Amino acid sequence: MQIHSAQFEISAPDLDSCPESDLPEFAFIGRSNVGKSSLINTLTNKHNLAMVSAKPGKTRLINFFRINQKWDLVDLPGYGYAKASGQTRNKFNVMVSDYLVKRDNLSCVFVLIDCRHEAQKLDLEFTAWLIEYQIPFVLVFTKTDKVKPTIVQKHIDYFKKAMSEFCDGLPRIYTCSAKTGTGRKEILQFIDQAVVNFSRY
Ligand SMILES: Nc1nc2c(ncn2[C@@H]2O[C@H](COP(=O)(O)OP(=O)(O)OP(=O)(O)O)[C@@H](O)[C@H]2O)c(=O)[nH]1
Ligand SMILES: [Mg+2]
Repeated sequence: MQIHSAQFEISAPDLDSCPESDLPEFAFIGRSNVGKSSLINTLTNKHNLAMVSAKPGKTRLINFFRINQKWDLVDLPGYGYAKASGQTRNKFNVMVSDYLVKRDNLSCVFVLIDCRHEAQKLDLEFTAWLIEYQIPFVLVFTKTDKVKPTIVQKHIDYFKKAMSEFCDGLPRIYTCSAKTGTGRKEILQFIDQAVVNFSRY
């Protein structure tokens, strides 16, 4: 799929402030610093579209980006940001879970996982929560440029094994690197198909 246009639309502090829309939406979630904003920039080929930072906790709001005038990418704050106070963390959790559970035009959630680590409890718990709420999602293992392919595969296998204990069947799995562009084509292909399916209903 070609990206003809990608524009920042709006930042929302909660679900009620999200723009009304019946276009399909694709939201990016995962631990702080996993590379959500970077992946949005890679997919759109616009390197300053979403704000990226080496310090975790950069994205604080629900950020909407309109793509090709036809669908939206949504950049969410990360979970598991250790430095956030309990109150701030709770506010984020409510904001994000409200959005994920109640947003009618949410087509699919991309759950980003850092490929350098073995399956982590927080990521597994989050996927279990998505399954419980029947929210469609795929997994994306990020930062593949940082480790050898055999390590990436080992960590994907661990994650799949851990998920199979609470999940029948497994989600689609992608790998990506915002540095080399690996995975961009495959993820855009998936979105393209999801946009077609979305408009059929
Ligand atoms: N080498 C490498 N670095 C990456 C990749 N993706 C992201 N980074 C770096 O990781 C850091 C965090 O990236 P962000 O895209 O801001 O991460 P985020 O998940 O949006 O973080 P929060 O908004 O804080 O939750 C930045 O320093 C990026 O340059 C990747 O694929 N490869
Ligand atoms: Mg971010």
